[in-house]
Amino acid sequence: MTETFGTRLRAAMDTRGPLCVGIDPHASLLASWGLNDDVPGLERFALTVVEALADRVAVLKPQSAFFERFGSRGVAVLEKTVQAAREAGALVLMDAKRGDIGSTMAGYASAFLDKDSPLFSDALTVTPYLGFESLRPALDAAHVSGTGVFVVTLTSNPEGVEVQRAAVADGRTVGQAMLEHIAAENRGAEPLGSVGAVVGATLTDAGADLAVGGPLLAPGIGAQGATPADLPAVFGAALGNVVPSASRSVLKHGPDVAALRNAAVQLADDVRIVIGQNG
Ligand SMILES: O=C(O)c1cc(=O)[nH]c(=O)n1[C@@H]1O[C@H](COP(=O)(O)O)[C@@H](O)[C@H]1O
Repeated sequence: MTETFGTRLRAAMDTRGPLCVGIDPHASLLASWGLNDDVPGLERFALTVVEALADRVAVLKPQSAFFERFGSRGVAVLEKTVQAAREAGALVLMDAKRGDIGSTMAGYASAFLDKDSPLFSDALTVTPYLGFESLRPALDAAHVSGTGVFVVTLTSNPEGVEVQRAAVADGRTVGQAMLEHIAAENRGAEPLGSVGAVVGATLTDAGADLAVGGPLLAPGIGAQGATPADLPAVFGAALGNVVPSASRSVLKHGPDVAALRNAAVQLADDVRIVIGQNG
């Protein structure tokens, strides 16, 4: 039987520490690395991050937008990046934040979660705001291929509250309702479910029940102002399932491979200490 994403992620978190580093090739970062804002610059950037980090961090999260902006040649670099990162031992979380009506969602699911796709990744970020059930084709595809789905739930940006903290008919917040759907998907999965929630590390108080039985991706560390020390207050008893995520604050240390490694190792150590003290 195919090992589940949750099982693979739990093992990676336990052996490597639970850090995710985003591969976000912003034009400003390419410039600060001394690279041109073009396809060769993109490729050099992404493959350098893979070389530096794929054998030591649990998760690498390429941000699809920064590859798509170069068109088909950028997407070809994304394919190469995903494959190189997986071969080097990282779990790849494709950050494409897909969400559509079910029949189209099936297309996204086959693009990212079907073993035969050139963009096959270990997991995909999805948005549930066309209704949680619209995600069913992705949830089903993940189940078949042993991959994961991270449902964007309580985001790190301040504007997110407008939608995510609004109340549904029975008085729960939209975010809480999504978390309960996620928990239902993960019921009975050990040691960790394969359906994650994205919950920003920048929220001072999640204001919701985070016991979803799956991983909690926590972006917002570094450039958006959160630190590992903020995690216990946001995640409480769910801290052991948190995968903190940082992009710019690590990437700015490139292009030097050793400096990138040091930055990621330092952050992973800080996370491990906080989780060890509070987990
Ligand atoms: O799904 C995400 O990864 C995500 C969700 C969220 O709530 N906030 C958030 O910042 N992200 C992503 O996490 C990365 C944050 O990058 P830095 O702010 O540079 O660390 C970006 O790729 C965002 O798209």
